[in-house]
Amino acid sequence: MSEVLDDALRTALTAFATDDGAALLVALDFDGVLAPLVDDPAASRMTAGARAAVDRIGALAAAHGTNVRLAFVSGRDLDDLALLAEPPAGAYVVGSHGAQTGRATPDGLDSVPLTLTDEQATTLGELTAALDEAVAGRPGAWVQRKPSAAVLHTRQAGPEDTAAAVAAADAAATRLGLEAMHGKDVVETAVLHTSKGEALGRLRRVVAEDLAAPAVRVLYAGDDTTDEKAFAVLGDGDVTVKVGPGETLADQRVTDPEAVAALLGRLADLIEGDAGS
Ligand SMILES: O=P(O)(O)OC[C@H]1O[C@H](O[C@H]2O[C@H](CO)[C@@H](O)[C@H](O)[C@H]2O)[C@H](O)[C@@H](O)[C@@H]1O
Repeated sequence: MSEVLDDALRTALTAFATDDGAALLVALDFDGVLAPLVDDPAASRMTAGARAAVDRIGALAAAHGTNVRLAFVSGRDLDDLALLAEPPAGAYVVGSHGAQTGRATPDGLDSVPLTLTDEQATTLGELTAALDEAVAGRPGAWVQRKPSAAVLHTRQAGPEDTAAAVAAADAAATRLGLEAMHGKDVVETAVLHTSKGEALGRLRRVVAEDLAAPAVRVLYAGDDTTDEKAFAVLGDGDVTVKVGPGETLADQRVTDPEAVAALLGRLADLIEGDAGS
């Protein structure tokens, strides 16, 4: 499978895996990266290749004395993400673009409760009502409810209904003083300020403390516009991977979840000391 990785990416992975005392944080988006995009978010599943590769990195992270950590960083609700991603014990799990955090244990997810202020809860109610109104009578458009956000989905809607619903979602966000994030056939608006970039910054600090490491290098793979905020905070020594087409701040690119699986497999080989191609 290694031919799906270009020379620049293979070189970047070799440098990333260099055993120099730094900790390695492998942080992965879910939808479009480990799991192909599908019409029904509840039906989303990792590819078999991605599952095997994630479990391999998870096993490396769980091994005694390892300097590796695994994280899932997604826009999904935390419980939804944990249900679908089935994170190996020890993996960090970040949902709602950073608003929700947890860590997988052998007994399930150990998570930090998310609470909204009364004002935020009221705003979320108004936002959700506006989106419900926006999709009424527009076949294929629907509203996903999350603990701190509401999401307009338009993957199955026609172009005119999509345009009208998106315009209404943008107008609602503006009226409520919120930021509408435009992703792949979604407009997501949260009542808490957060981003995957902030989440990765926090994770880097947590991993440094956890492993008492002098430095933490981060590999992050993402496919959507919200992942650009993660790419933006990464720098020297880190590896940024855009999955699929489109403009990006990432330094590397792969085509799809199968290529992500190949990437993770190659990384596991390098960490295990088997650098043969
Ligand atoms: O950060 P991610 O893990 O990429 O999550 C971003 C959004 O993912 C989900 O929507 C996307 O995947 C769906 C299932 O494949 C697809 O139907 C939708 O069009 C995609 O945008 C999820 O439903 C959203 O809540 C996440 O924010």
